[in-house]
Amino acid sequence: MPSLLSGESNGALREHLLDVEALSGQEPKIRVRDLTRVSDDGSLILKGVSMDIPKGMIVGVIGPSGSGKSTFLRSLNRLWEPPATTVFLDGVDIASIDVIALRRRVGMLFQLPVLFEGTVADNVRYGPNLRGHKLSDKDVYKLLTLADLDASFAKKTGSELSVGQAQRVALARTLANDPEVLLLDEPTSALDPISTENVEDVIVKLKKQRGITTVIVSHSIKQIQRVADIVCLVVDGEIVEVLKPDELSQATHPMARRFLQLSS
Ligand SMILES: Nc1ncnc2c1ncn2[C@@H]1O[C@H](COP(=O)(O)OP(=O)(O)OP(=O)(O)O)[C@@H](O)[C@H]1O
Repeated sequence: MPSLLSGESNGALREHLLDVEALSGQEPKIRVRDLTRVSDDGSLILKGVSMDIPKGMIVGVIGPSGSGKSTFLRSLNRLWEPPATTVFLDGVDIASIDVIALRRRVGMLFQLPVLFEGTVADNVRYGPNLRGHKLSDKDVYKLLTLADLDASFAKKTGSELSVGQAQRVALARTLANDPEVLLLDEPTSALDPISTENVEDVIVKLKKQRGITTVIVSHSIKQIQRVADIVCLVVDGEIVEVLKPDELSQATHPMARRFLQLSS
């Protein structure tokens, strides 16, 4: 049976491996194999990362600054183009999937939401419009509700929103594409605690109600413990441990342990 984490460089960590089929009873939604990224100056940003992301689960990614978390995340929807045969969605090499279609299936949110001109409703309709599908007002309200915003937001413009509200509009806009996977790159780091809680609630609700597979990069260990089913610890371009959120104190990698101790 496949394990969540594999690769020669992680051989010593196999005792920590969780099992995808035991966790989800299914093949992984995303499979990453030996993913390496070399920067322009020749340094290694990702060092042969291998990871299985189980379907319908929330995978937290934490680790020191500059360890490669965002690069890993961006490789999953080709914002950074991974080499062929390193990232697979439902078993299909993402290099062979049309990039627009891929990003519809694998939606992404960033630290700071960027809304397009026009109203909130215009933003939510954006993706479907590109495909010639006009969302009804009711559809828009449903998506806003899913993102924990009420219908009164539909007519507002970006300048009338707080960052937290704008982030939830960005989420509704992403959800309008009916994604199978959500990639969240520090989605609440610019938000206050209440907005953060709202977004976390939505992330968990999306998993429960829609079975969306989610990968979330965060600097907050507490956040990862609140939302994630499994946690990847990234150190210096490698996934050095994969643990359950309540097992983080059992991390054995020295840098990972130090990071966790200093961060908690
Ligand atoms: N386009 C690029 N060209 C060159 N180096 C890059 C590029 N993107 C990222 N890097 C480098 O790769 C390393 C990993 O960056 P990345 O943003 O993936 O780390 P991170 O763990 O997400 O960091 P942080 O927590 O600070 O956001 C860093 O040393 C960064 O400077």
